[in-house]
Amino acid sequence: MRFQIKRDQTTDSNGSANHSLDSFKKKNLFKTRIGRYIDFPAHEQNDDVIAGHLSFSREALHACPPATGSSEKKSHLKLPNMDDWEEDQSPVVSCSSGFGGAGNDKSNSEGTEGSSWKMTGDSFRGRGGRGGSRGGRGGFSGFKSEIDENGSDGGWNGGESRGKGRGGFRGGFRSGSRDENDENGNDDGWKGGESRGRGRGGFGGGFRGGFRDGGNEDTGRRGFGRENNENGNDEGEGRGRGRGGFRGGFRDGGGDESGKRGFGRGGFRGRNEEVFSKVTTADKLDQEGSENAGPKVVYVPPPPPEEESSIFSHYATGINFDKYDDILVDVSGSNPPKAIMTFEEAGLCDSLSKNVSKSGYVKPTPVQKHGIPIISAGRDLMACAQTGSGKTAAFLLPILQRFMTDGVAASKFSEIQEPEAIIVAPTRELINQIYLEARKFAYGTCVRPVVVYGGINTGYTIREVLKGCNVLCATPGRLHDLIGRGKIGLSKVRYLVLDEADRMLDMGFEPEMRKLVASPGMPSKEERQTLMFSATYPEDIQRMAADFLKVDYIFLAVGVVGGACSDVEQTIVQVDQYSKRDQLLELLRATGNERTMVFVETKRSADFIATFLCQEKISTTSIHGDREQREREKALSDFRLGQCPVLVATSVAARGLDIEQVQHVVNFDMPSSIDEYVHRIGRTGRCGNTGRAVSFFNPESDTPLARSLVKVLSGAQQVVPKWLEEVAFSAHGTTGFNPRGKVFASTDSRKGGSFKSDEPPPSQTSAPSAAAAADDEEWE
Ligand SMILES: Nc1ncnc2c1ncn2[C@@H]1O[C@H](COP(=O)(O)OP(=O)(O)OP(=O)(O)O)[C@@H](O)[C@H]1O
Repeated sequence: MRFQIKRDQTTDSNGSANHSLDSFKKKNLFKTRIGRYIDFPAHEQNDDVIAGHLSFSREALHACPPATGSSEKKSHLKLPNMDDWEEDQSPVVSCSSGFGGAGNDKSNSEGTEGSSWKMTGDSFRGRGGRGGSRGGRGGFSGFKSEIDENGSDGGWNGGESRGKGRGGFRGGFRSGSRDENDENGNDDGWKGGESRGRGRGGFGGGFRGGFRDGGNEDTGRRGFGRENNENGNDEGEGRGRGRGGFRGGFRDGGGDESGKRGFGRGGFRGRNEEVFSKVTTADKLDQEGSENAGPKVVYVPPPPPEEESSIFSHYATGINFDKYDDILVDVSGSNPPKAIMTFEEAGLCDSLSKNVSKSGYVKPTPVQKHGIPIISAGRDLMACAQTGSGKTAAFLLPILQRFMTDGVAASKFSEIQEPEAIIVAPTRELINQIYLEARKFAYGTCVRPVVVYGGINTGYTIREVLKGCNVLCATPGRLHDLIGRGKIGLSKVRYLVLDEADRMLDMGFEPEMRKLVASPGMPSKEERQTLMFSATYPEDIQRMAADFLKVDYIFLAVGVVGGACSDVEQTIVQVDQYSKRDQLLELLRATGNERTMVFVETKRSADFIATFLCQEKISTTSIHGDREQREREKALSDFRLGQCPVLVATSVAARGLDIEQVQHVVNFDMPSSIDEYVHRIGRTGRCGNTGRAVSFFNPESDTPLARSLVKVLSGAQQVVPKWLEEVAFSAHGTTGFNPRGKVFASTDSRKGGSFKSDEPPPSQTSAPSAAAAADDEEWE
């Protein structure tokens, strides 16, 4: 089965989705990698949305290799109303709309009957070139595929093109792959080719890549390895000569049962997406950091708001805000400073006080009451407080106050910036949110916060940093990149903040955090203040966190560490895998226009569910790691503004995001860890407001979570269904339950921890973890 794209028509006259076979050819229909057709409602018909739903980039939408038969066979997800349709066997796919440029395609596209796809569009216009695109020669070359459906020895030999000229996508694409071991054991694939291009502006150079898929359906073993890359991106000024371009390689044949895989950026990912690779640190840096790591990232985010009303816009605290005062607080560590009861006691300067009240803050939350004086006293802090209870202000306000008291260098241009505070968080959207909070509280002061994260244009990012930077909000990959480029110096760092600290110190990010504190110039832990915040803290992570903190750090726990927010009404529904979609539909129909986040475990599921809901006329958008940053931000903004009241998300949106009026969270798939569950449902019921969370529990796959779930439910005074107790009870001793498994403490781990979670250790939850790993590359 080949991947096929049909998009030679725009919307039909009434603009509505029409599922009849007759209209088939008149519609924008897209065949997914699992071989089903998806159509999109009129309002969804644009490249960004469609590409996002289909799990690959806009570029990939137009330049996508064939789908493998294997993934088609594996799929159990079926799109609605599609089964009646004939599979379209038409071999040639055309794209009459091209891809933005005005040049002529003079490439030597070739189509082989029965097995090829070709693009007859105009040339690909690169962005950033001076004077725009001028009909360059070359354009996007076609492909010739020799793959056949029986998986016999073949290959995919791309056409070759060379181009000269200005702007546009020059050079060519010649590609092929080698699939060493397909489902049938045949050897076929597509092999890398080469391209050459020259030109100024735009995307100069070409792509040289190879794809190697040696996966094995049964074991799920595979891997992607970046083979190489060469210079060629003219990032930054949007002008330059590209030679060579991108040379990458995909290797899907990792043969590592433990799930270790690498991932090369761009292109087609191969099959078995659910058990997709975990990104290595080096790969992540390559992806995020290197200018040479693939097609240039041109996205520049919209500027942050300038009007006061937007900067300080906020939502009201809820009816349960005052109940925060009843939550038990545990402060441990020597000589903890006394808590404050009001913001006045925080001793904030005029500007900060004004900004606090313009933000609608009347009285501090418990984590602020305790956290602010601890930080102001110069102590290191590990703080744990429930989701949505104001942890961000708890660290921002005392840091900014210290800067106002002691003075910081006013922002001025310099080729190297030396921030006094560095805040790191695991996702791009979260770090951006923290930056906006910092900017809000620093409003009218000389303190300049800056944000840096992956997925946006590096040249733009660097220019923003060089204008001046006192507080640097960063995701780890981009932070290391800027340090490596010599744009960020660490010697003046006084504060290092890890938000979502348990996530920043778990396997995925720990090496990056260790590298950061060991970076040249970074003050030792004795010389800086290190602050950690989260709603969850597994005890092993707490112990490791101590490496980053002074010996006498203070541990602050508001409520039960790892406990769910009690303002969220939690319902667990027993389901089987195949009834989930109907149940979701029923639920969303009942909730009307309530803003709802639907969490799924894989990016592919996110695409499917979002598409499914769109087809059911529920205005839905999605966010996950395969969407381009521009698309991710657009999705979030559409959701925030209520234009799309339903957001389907992977774990990328589970932590930290503070979105007004999210009344409802649905766990369409249960997460693989209880901490993840706590963060997900914490997207609702924030700041004293109430919310609801409905979770679909499939005993076949979710049993390992049952005991922890029971504990979290009862800890938050929720009804525990009888059947769940039974599942949890029977899980004991039968599913490899291990009482010495992963632990979370109700208190400071230095006291030895006081209650243990019954969540099995990671090795025993390997099945769901594999799926979770599929989304790992979307962190940062
Ligand atoms: N003292 C306060 N008074 C009123 N609103 C507040 C106060 N403190 C924080 N808020 C608001 O509460 C909301 C949640 O705060 P924040 O995002 O800092 O929570 P959090 O504890 O970091 O949550 P998460 O664990 O999900 O990251 C934000 O909209 C914030 O502006």
